[in-house]
Amino acid sequence: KYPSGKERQRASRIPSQFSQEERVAMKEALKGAIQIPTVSFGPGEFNTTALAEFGKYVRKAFPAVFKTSFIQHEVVGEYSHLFTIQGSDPSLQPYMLLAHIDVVPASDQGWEVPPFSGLERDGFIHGRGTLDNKNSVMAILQALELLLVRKYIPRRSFLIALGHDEEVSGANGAQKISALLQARGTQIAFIVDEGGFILDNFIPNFKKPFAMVSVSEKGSINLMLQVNMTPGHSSAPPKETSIGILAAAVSRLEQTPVPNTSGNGPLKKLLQQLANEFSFPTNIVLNNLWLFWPLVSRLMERNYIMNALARTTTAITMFNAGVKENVIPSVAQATVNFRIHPAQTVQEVLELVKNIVADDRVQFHVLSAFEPLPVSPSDDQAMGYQLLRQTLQSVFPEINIVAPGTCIANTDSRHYVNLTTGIYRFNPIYLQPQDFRSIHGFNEKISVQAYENQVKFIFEFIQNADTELERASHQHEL
Ligand SMILES: CC/C=C\C/C=C\C/C=C\C/C=C\C/C=C\C/C=C\CCC(=O)O
Ligand SMILES: N[C@@H](Cc1ccccc1)C(=O)O
Ligand SMILES: [Zn+2]
Ligand SMILES: [Zn+2]
Repeated sequence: KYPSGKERQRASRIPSQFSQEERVAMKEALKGAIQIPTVSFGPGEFNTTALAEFGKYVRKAFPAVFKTSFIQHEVVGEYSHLFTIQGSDPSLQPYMLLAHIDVVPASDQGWEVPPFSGLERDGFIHGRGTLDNKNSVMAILQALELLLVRKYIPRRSFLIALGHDEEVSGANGAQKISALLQARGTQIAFIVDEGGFILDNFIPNFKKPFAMVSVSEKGSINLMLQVNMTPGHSSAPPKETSIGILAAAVSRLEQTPVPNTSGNGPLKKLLQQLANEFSFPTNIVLNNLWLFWPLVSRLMERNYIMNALARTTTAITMFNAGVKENVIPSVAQATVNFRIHPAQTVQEVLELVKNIVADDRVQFHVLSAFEPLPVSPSDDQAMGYQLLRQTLQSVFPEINIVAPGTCIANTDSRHYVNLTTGIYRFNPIYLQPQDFRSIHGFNEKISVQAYENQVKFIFEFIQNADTELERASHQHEL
């Protein structure tokens, strides 16, 4: 008898077991990637030598990916990479995996090991990009390479898009790839990008790690504040100077946070989902947020990460004024970066900010802005979300909470909103608060085990995406 879809699938399933040589090769490949300093310094300022070298490096590290006939490789915007893996069943809508090649700068100062050394120490690979985001770049290609070596033929087509300028907005990488795909009329079932983790020890009194799949992402405003006054001799200063006025304005902004809007965002849902995991009395409190929300949100604000999830944040990031010790400067400028909570809009935040500053002498210039990203579905029918859940179950059986959340930073995925309604930001990596601080900070590192698990996760994920039909029809039978 001809095997049913399910039996056929089981027979062709490739176990995610890697040989000793493969395991060594995969960690060495990551180390080599870390050693290439693909730094984005500022808008339009990249280490192009390193980016070019990185392109050569992946060709060497993943030969099967580059020579397989059903994989098309394209370089976009000079240094970004788009792979199209043609599945055997063209009736299935493709999905897309994202990661970025570039990293933020790092100097040796403050690091235990040089940030571009890729040194392995005590079971950890150290360096800039080990969590953000060369781990994902390499793990995606590595998982695909290992599947190809095992003669795996995907059924569902998928794309891999690796941007080279995510850290400076993605205008040359992700944005161009997205434009290319839109011009081709490509429809994407869902996208998986960075921006969520298995969170471990982030919530006080909550020891159980849980997977936070970010279904939205905060918006952003870069606002330049400027004060112009008449310049003059410092020997006879006026009562107020451009610097003084501007300093007072940014100080008011810092002292007066934009109101907490978390009552209307995914955070409340997340806490409700976690409620029964807490012991008394927190469980009672979280099960009755209609009553306790004011208390809970006040408590959350004390923690700077929770605060970032709860509201639009205000960060003063640049302050420039003055040219000489004895000259009263005419111009003072400051830049403030707001990260907008999904329940607010750019316009609302700008109104609030003008009211907080409340000084007509301060001019506002919006340098750049975008709205918070739409919330992707996380219900039973949401294929991308359910595939992540399913894969988590098999690779991390100890994790029994998967919850939708918000990414407090921004990712390349926001350039693809026209291609799909399902954008999921999640990397299958345990993250503790100190690891979170290492992202863009000092001593970024990943354990060899965690990296292997990430490869394993993607290896399983690709196969799960191919058996999604069986899973879905099986569900309907129940
Ligand atoms: C009730 C909620 C409980 C806990 C949530 C706590 C903390 C969440 C913290 C961090 C996770 C959120 C977003 C990840 C942020 C940054 C890293 C990911 C992408 C960064 C993008 C980039 O800079 O390249
Ligand atoms: N991903 C980085 C850089 C970035 C900022 C703003 C928009 C796009 C990208 C961040 O969130 O800080
Ligand atoms: Zn990143
Ligand atoms: Zn980053």
